[in-house]
Amino acid sequence: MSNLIAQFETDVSEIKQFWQSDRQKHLKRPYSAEKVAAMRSSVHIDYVSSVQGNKLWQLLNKHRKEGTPLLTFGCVDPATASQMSRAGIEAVYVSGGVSALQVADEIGRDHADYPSDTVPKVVARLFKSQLFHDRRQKSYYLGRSPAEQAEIPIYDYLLPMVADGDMGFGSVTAIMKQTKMFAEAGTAMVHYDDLAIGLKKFTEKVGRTVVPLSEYLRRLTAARFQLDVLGSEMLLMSRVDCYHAEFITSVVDTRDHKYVRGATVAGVEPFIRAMNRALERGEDAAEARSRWLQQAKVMTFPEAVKQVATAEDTCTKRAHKQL
Ligand SMILES: C[C@](O)(C(=O)O)[C@H](CC(=O)O)C(=O)O
Ligand SMILES: [Mg+2]
Repeated sequence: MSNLIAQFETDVSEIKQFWQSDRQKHLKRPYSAEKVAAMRSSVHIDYVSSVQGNKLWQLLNKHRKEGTPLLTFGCVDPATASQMSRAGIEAVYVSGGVSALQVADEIGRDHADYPSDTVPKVVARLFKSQLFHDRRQKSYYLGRSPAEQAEIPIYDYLLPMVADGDMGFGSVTAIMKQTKMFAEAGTAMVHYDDLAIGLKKFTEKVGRTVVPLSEYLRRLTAARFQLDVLGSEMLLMSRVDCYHAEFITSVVDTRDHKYVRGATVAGVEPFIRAMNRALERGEDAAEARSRWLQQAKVMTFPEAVKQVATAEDTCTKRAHKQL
């Protein structure tokens, strides 16, 4: 048996064992351990994101048991990160929105239009600074007398970082690359959302546009597959933005249908035409859109059926179901 096959078999059994662990066993993966093992590199690499991921996992579980939230805020610079440790904050959030405003080469609002390695690079820099403060604290402490040591407060400078992966900046391969960058950088958890690429808006803005569920699941699966290939225990958060979303790029996935609203007034002017006409006339877009929403009486398909179905229709439907 060649070395490659022996290594492949060891990897497969290690992956299967890992998938049985408490943290993993509830996850349903649409790929096999063999597929993952075949993609693993021949040298074993320990990613520090596993240490940080496990630390955050313990922390989140402690909060879950105690019924408390883990509160933090966005930070993109080393000085703030070290002060957060000293202030007793337990984790750091590395925001895409703040990275866009503070560290991207072309400064802008939260449109997720900066290069995909922007946030991973911020995390990598913060992690190096965390390590620096950690080493510095230790050497300072060890160089003091026992009496002095008793007076020195000890901080946890290695706070786990939760990073913003936005929508993954592309399709499957782009997400795999970004996930790898995050894992290498020392990220504890990354979140990917279901927003359409190029249509990210800052939360307060209208017009939030999401992708079909199947596309979102492909994003998450790509990220999970990469973590499995790397053997990294970085956490993956599904942060959906469908709450208050107004548009979806396609209704190809039937699982989305019950949430999709459409015009129910026959002959109403199509939305896009009404908006274009309003913009040509120089009208306020927000007003035009709410006027159209009122005229079109938008509702989901089940809501529309409920409005017109009689008791008899419902009985007939039930009777059909029973046949
Ligand atoms: C939290 C967030 O991911 C961020 O980048 O800070 C943003 C914030 C915002 O747009 O208000 C987001 O929610 O996408
Ligand atoms: Mg963001």
